[in-house]
Amino acid sequence: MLGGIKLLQQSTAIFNKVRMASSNSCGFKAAVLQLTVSGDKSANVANALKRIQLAKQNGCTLAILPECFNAPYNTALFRQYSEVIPGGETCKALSQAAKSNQMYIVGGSIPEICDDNVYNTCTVWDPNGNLIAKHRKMHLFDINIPGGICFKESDALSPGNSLNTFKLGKFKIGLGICYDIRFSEMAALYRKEGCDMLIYPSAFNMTTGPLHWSLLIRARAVDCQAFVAVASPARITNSNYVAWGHSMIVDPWGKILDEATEKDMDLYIDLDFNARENMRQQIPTENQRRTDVYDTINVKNKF
Ligand SMILES: NC(=O)CC(=O)C(=O)O
Repeated sequence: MLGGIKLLQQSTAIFNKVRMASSNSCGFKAAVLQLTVSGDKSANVANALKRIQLAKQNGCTLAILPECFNAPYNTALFRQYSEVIPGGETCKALSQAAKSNQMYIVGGSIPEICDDNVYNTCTVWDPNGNLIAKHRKMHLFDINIPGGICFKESDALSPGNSLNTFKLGKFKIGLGICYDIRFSEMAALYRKEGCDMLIYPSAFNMTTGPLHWSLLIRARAVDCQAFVAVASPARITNSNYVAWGHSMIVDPWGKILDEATEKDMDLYIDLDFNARENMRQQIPTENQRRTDVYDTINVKNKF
């Protein structure tokens, strides 16, 4: 279960295929899909498949879906919508989409059932349709802001206990889900593991989104000197949980490369990983930590 890294190996042969499809050997083109999510699971999945295909037509190698893209973000409904991984209908559809479009897919998250526990889980698929990574939300979203929002994921969900990465060609990508982004320690561990990019399928809300969303994304990008991509559902104002939207990709300098509005829409962004190398050389904080005075990061459960 803690073998995240081991799960994630993929062959050079696969990358060669993808690299040919990409216009840029120093990176790849990523799609961030800000999808409308309804109570109709099959319709949600069908919509995701359509948008993945569109991303492929727009030259993307990687498609990133939002948190809880196949079900309402609602603690009372997680169990009802949950399915097994990888045998459930959503996983089968994502695997098939990855294969038929020859793409990597970070499958947002879905409610997963395993041994009667329900998790908020992200799956990652390679262009052969193989499951190459799985991340269960580690930090459950339990907050209470009077006059704002009260949400308690732990009423319905169990937390994951491992950090998880995967490789897209030579690039290493670390996974988190939404509330996980608030924990800089987790991102620091991904940095220590050499991640070039962090991806967080997410669904912030109308209380925390305005002040915290872009601040946290940019902070994680700058302190990890890595790209950070965050995919949200589109905002539906009459829904039980109103998502903030504003999916975005930020570069290692903290620059927002592209940002969605609150509406249903997709972003297609060319990522040039030379930007990361340049920053790391010019501001070499990685080698400047005063580990003689402090050591803030130690992983307890090996990846
Ligand atoms: N929904 C989440 O997991 C997190 C969130 O909305 C927040 O941190 O704010």
